[in-house]
Amino acid sequence: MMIQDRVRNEVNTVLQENEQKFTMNLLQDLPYLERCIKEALRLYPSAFGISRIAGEDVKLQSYLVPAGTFLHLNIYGVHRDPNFWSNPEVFDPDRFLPEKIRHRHPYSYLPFSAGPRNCIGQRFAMLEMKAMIALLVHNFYLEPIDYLKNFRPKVDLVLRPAQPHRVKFIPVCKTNLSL
Ligand code: HEM
Repeated sequence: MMIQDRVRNEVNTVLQENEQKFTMNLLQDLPYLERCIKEALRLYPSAFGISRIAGEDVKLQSYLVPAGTFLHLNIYGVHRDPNFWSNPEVFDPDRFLPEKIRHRHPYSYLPFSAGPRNCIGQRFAMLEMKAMIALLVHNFYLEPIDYLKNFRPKVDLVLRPAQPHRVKFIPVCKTNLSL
């Protein structure tokens, strides 16, 4: 089954079982959609890099990073590093199955950064993305107009498409089977 159909099935099942309405709890419980969003944030992390200044001397393997050094952390690069991700260019939501993430390096996936200054909005952001995508996928079939092979990311304050990336929204015809 196509990834999009699987998301739609998951969303439709939850809606059917809950009088066609989402609540915060129900949105939190959409595991396949969640894996898709996580995989999208792996390949296209909006915060593609972060910066720090070393507060003290740090030894990194054979390197000494002196206090005061500006450090730019390439999150985009880490998310596509074949040392951490097999076939890194392939979109595979099942990389985020619990049994797959168990043995992963804790800092190999950093869409919301890590440590004491990580994103305080990450749970809210996940909820917002789920709320929007769940209802879009419930009501529309999404078809590409522009294809991913031609997609070029642009480095701005956040990662953006260099050109508009167009998608066709085809309304889902809903037949009311109880009629
Ligand atoms: C997909 C959406 C989002 C992504 C990818 C994202 C990513 C990040 C990242 C990577 C950082 C760390 C920056 C750094 O270490 O230099 C950060 C920090 C932060 N984010 Fe988000 N964020 C998102 C949504 C949100 C939302 C919705 C809010 C607020 C409701 C938010 C509030 C913050 C705040 C306040 C910080 C600074 C935390 C600190 O410095 O202690 N973010 N975010």
